Amino acid sequence: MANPPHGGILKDLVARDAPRHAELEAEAATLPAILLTERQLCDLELIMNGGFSPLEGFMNEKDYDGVVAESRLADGNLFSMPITLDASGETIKDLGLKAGSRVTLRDFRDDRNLAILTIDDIYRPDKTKEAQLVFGGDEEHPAIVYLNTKVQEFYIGGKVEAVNKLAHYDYVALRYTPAELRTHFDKLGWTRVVAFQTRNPMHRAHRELTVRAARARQANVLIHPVVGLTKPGDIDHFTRVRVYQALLPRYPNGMAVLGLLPLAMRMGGPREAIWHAIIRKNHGATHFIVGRDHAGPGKNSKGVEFYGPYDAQHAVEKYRSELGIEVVEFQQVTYLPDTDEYKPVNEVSAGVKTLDISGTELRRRLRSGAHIPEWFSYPEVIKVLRESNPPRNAQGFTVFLTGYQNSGKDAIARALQVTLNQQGGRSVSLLLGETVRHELSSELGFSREDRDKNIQRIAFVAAELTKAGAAVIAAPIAPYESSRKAAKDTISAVGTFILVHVATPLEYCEKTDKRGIYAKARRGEIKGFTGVDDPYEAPAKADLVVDVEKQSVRSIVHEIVLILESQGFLDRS
Ligand SMILES: Nc1ncnc2c1ncn2[C@@H]1O[C@H](COP(=O)(O)OS(=O)(=O)O)[C@@H](OP(=O)(O)O)[C@H]1O
Repeated sequence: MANPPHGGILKDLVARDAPRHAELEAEAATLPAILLTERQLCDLELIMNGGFSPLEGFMNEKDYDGVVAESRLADGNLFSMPITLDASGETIKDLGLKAGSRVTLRDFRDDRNLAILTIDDIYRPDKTKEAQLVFGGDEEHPAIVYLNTKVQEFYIGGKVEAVNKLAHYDYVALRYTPAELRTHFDKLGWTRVVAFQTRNPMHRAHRELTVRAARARQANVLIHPVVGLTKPGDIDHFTRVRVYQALLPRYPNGMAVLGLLPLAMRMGGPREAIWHAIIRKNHGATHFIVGRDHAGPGKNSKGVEFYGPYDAQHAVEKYRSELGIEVVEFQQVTYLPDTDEYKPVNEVSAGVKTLDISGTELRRRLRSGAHIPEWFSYPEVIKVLRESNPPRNAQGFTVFLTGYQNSGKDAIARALQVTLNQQGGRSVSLLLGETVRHELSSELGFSREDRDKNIQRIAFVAAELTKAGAAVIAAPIAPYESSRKAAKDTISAVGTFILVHVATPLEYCEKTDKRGIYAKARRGEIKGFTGVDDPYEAPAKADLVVDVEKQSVRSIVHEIVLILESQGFLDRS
């Protein structure tokens, strides 16, 4: 028998009775609807399938107040994280929502009706109090940033009746509801299960830690990674799940099971650890591993840790007797090269040499293609990570040239294209101002707004190509600093952005203009022409500044190539 759920009853809110389901489906179509955000969707999924038992909906004010103040629901049950449905005053007014009314909760991704919520109450939360008591109050904490920037001013409390399950298209077979996992454990004959929470790839240290925990408690292992929302900047769950799948055969046969948890983490350290333990209890686990800095967001911009390294362990310790799942506390596990073994740091004798590779160092080695030793991770795990993090010479980049019309940027762009084609190894895409205007922006003019839109489109296309590993050369005039900055942000999110200011003086551009465009602009036949009667803001900070009056196109291209080379983009594999 798996562990009893929190509060005694595993909630399962999906209407299985066919006539009742049909009724709810029909009613959902007639009610006002709230489109759920990504986080609300994750929360709803775990409310509906019992992962958040004893919750049966989003918290009303009484439950919320108790949870914020002392991690307790109104009925006295321990619950450490507020699970709330936020909405703006405008939405509430437009939809006519009030206590007693029913509202449909809809999936924004496919417009499917997921549940009907009967409103208990609509209340205005004290966000400062929530930030302070639940997350510790540091304004840089990601959950507090979310609370202050994304969460609307009202919370809607009430129970839900589930109409449809959320549709998933990835790793469907590995997504177990609490009931499914319990059945699975029963089938395997597992009675003692130690769950391991993670939002990171797993390496040898994690395998050692989980096996040690299983050995100590005579239990089996549930690898239970979060695939909902984790900390911004984390490795995407697609890669991580492939890593877990690669790692699984490294466990003794039959010892471990992999199940994915669609949780939206808050990175709430101590509060989150208690919540995680409750969720795992609901999934049938009897034991739960809480390690160093469990679910902590690391450090703030001043280098101060949001939580102490063992705060989460102390928090779960405090509720040990009523949690109903045994928390297995672990110190960091480290490698001892002299004996080729892993041990928790508190068991390592003084003077014994230890080795570790930090997450930052691992990312650096993945980026540069540097060696990652087998004591740290298994070759099959590293292979998965390398596939998702190709070395520089297989990554895409964008060279963005900006300057006056006829500044030479087009000639440089074309010559760079030819040079990169000669080098080979990637497809090269050329986005000349003229081509883009013709192919993507033919309806746009040259107002500031239209120019911004044009650059935004270039940035979108360049980012998509860069992400796919191409070399992109864009060469619009791009006269405004703000739109170049926006382009940089869009592209840098997925790859490298190199800004080249082609700073050929306007007089030279005009003097050498064989097409007579400047002359036309001077005569007033073209209005709002950059450099004539429209401004060009020189970039405050370019990676390279060049001038075709003083330099040949060939030497400029060589300078760009040297930048690319210095960053490893042109290395031969
Ligand atoms: N008012 C005005 N201002 C600037 N440029 C003008 C204008 N009207 C037309 N053109 C011709 O449009 C081409 C430049 O477009 P861009 O897309 O590079 O400009 S922007 O970045 O959106 O500001 C560029 O064309 P090519 O010289 O063929 O590249 C300009 O000659």
